[in-house]
Amino acid sequence: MATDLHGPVTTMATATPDAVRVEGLTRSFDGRAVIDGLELTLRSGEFTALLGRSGCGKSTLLRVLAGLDREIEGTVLVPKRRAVAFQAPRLMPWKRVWRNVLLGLPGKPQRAVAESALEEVGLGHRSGAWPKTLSGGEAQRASLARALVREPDLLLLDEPFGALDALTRIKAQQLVAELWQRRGCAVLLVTHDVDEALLLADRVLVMRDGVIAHDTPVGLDRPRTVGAPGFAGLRSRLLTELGVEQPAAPSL
Ligand SMILES: Nc1ncnc2c1ncn2[C@@H]1O[C@H](COP(=O)(O)OP(=O)(O)OP(=O)(O)O)[C@@H](O)[C@H]1O
Repeated sequence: MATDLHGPVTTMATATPDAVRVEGLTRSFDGRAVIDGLELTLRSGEFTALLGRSGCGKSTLLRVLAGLDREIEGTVLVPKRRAVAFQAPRLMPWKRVWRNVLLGLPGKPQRAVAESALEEVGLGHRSGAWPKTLSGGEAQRASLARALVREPDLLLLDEPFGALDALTRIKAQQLVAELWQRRGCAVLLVTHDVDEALLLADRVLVMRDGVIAHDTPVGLDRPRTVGAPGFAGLRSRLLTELGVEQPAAPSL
C-alpha cells in the first residue's frame, strides 16, 4: 500500500469503474486519529450516503475527498472534476447569485453558464438577486448550482438539507435525486438522517472508530417512500449499526 505522508490527494481519469479509491487513510488532530486506516471505494455514478455518530469523522473524510484537507496519510484517488456543497450555503453576500455560482471557475465563464445551472435547480428567476434576499431553501439550491457548473463526476454533500424546514427538505431531497439521475455523477451524502439515506442512496455506509464499519446496499425500487416494503427493516438495521436502541416489536 502506498503511503503518502502529508501527501496530495491524487486525481485520476474519470473513465474508470471507481469514482473514488481510498486506502489506509489516516487523519489525526493533536495526535488523535479521527480517521484511522480507512478503506473506501465509491463506484462511478453511485449514490452513497454516509452515516455515523456526531464527531466520528464524516466531515473530515468529505473534506479530504474534496481536497480541502491534505494533512493525511494513505492513498486517496478522486476524479479531477468534483464539487462540494455544505450545510451552510456559503454564498458571498456582496456578489449576486449568478456571480456566486461562477465563483472559482477557471477562465471567464459567461452568465449564461450560471443561469443554465440555476434553471436546473429551479432558481433561474433569482439569478440577479442578492444572497440575503434568498430563502434558506433557495440559498441551498444556489449552492447546488455552484456545484453543478463544475460538471462534477463526484458530488460531495455535507448535510446539505440539515438547516432546512421539513417541507423544503423533502423538496431539496427530490431535487438532488433528480439531478443525480440526470447527471449520472457519483454522490457522497453525509447525513444524520437514516430515512434520508434510505430514500436517496444505493448504498449506506456507517462510519465508526475511524473506519467504515458497515456497508449496506439499498436494493429498493425508486422513487422510494418510507412506507415501501423493506424500508422499515433496513431502517432498523441501520439504527442498530448506529448503536440506537429500539423498542422491541409488540408481541401478538
Ligand atoms: N480542524 C480541526 N482541529 C481539531 N480537531 C478537529 C478539527 N476538525 C475536526 N476535528 C475533530 O475531529 C473529530 C471529527 O470531526 P468531524 O467534523 O469530521 O465529525 P462529524 O462526524 O462530521 O461530526 P458531526 O456529525 O457532528 O458533524 C471531532 O472530534 C472534531 O472535534
